Amino acid sequence: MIEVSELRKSFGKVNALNGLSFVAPEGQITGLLGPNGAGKTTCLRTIYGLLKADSGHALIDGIDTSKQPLEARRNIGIFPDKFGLYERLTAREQIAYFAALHGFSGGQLEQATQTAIDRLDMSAIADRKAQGFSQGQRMKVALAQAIVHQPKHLILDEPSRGLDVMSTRILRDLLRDLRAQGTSILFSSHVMQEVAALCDQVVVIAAGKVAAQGTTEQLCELTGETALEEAFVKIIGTDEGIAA
Ligand SMILES: Nc1ncnc2c1ncn2[C@@H]1O[C@H](COP(=O)(O)OP(=O)(O)OP(=O)(O)O)[C@@H](O)[C@H]1O
Repeated sequence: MIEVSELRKSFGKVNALNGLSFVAPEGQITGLLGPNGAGKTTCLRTIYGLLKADSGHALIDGIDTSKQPLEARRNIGIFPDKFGLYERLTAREQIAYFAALHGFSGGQLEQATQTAIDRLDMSAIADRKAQGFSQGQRMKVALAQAIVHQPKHLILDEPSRGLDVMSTRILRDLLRDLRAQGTSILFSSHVMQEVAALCDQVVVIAAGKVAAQGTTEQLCELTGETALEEAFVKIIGTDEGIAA
């Protein structure tokens, strides 16, 4: 379970997180939906320990990510908003490198790397160097790095950016499979369709705090609307920064 409680974080005069609290349970896909600048990336970065909150807690299975970052990170896979690839390494080598960082070696490392390559249908590019990779191919390498150690929790910041239709389907199937295995998945998005198609629970955030929370149906019911997009607009009071 991923839990954030009363998180606050300011950058100078900007209050990016304003007492944010929610839970992403096991075996569920939780979508963080919010307009540009709502605090989604700041929240995810705080959970995976890249940022320190001014106050409040981010817990992974009860472990405080600011107090025990290594223990907390052991069980999470991270697909960050910005990632870099080593241009001279092949996709396979980059994925294997992450497996090694998680303690894999020898045949186990090779097997884990191959499994991630197969799951993301990337055998055609697995042994090519990253130099010249398209945005979508880069995304797949980063996704494979996030899942290579088969984490119990997966945190993804806008995972479908730059992916074509087929790759988006592969991503969705992967997330559904992981959910079925009991993984807690938390991802941020401002793409309505993606959130509506995938999420068991939607946490709408605006100005660094939860504006509403529930299933797509519950949010529609709450606002008297029939589509998530309309419900969202009603909840946050504007359609700025949202993609249908
Ligand atoms: N390192 C930083 N320095 C200064 N301000 C920051 C920093 N990181 C985030 N902010 C500010 O905090 C607020 C929340 O930003 P954040 O990136 O978390 O939003 P977001 O919901 O992920 O937005 P987007 O959908 O545009 O990616 C914004 O006003 C942003 O400008």
